[in-house]
Amino acid sequence: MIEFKDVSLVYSNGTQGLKNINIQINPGEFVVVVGLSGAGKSTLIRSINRLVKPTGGELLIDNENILNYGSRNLRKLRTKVGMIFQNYNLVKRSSVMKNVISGRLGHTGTLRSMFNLYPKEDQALAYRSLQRVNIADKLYQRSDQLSGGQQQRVAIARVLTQQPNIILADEPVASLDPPTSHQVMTYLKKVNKEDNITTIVNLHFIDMAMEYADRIIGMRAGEVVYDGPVSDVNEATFEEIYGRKIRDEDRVGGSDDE
Ligand SMILES: Nc1ncnc2c1ncn2[C@@H]1O[C@H](COP(=O)(O)OP(=O)(O)OP(=O)(O)O)[C@@H](O)[C@H]1O
Repeated sequence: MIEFKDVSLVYSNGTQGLKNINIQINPGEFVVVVGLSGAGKSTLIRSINRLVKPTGGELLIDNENILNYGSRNLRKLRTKVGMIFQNYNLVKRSSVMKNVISGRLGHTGTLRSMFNLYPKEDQALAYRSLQRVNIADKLYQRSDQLSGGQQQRVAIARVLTQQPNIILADEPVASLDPPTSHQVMTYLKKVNKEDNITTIVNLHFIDMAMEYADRIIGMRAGEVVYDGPVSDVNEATFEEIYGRKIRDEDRVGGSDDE
């Protein structure tokens, strides 16, 4: 379980990224965080793996306050929390397999991984992860030779290989076209349900949020201004969260056939 207890974050330039956040995220939930640019979505999810450090309150993961963590505990935390980024964050010149097996880095240690001395079972796990996102045929390809959607699937496979309890996805489809966006979200949802991995995704498209979330958290100016099951959410909810009328650009568009 993830618990934010009165969490605030003030950046060094004085910007308040988070203001008195009080939320609880249960194991296995698929939460979508929505809000306009600058609302604090990235800051919220990056707190959970301490890519940014809140300046007030307590952030508990499985009853431990991660704000007290030193470097050894942080390393352990980051093996449990996988991250997906908008720009995929793959090592471009490396093969798909090398990228995916690097998900074991936190478990294997840097020295062994430098010499590609991953145990056989890690290699098998990496291959299975690629199969799960339907891209095992690209195993030996250089990752920068893949399309954006394929690269994001490789990033999902890398996270799966890490065997995390939590996946954080920071605008995972912001660089993708509508059909590919739906495909990537479908894989994220699938692994969330199959492996019961708590998944927290930042999105700014309202149709995607409605289609894939179990629960929606709305943010504005560093505060949580909405929190509820997706079944309670409609366009008016988003207008409340955004503080303005919904526009065409707030939607990614329908899931076309591929
Ligand atoms: N490193 C930083 N230093 C100072 N201010 C920051 C930093 N990172 C973010 N901010 C500010 O904190 C606020 C929240 O930013 P954040 O990136 O969390 O929002 P967001 O909702 O994820 O927006 P976007 O969708 O544009 O990424 C914004 O006002 C932003 O300018």
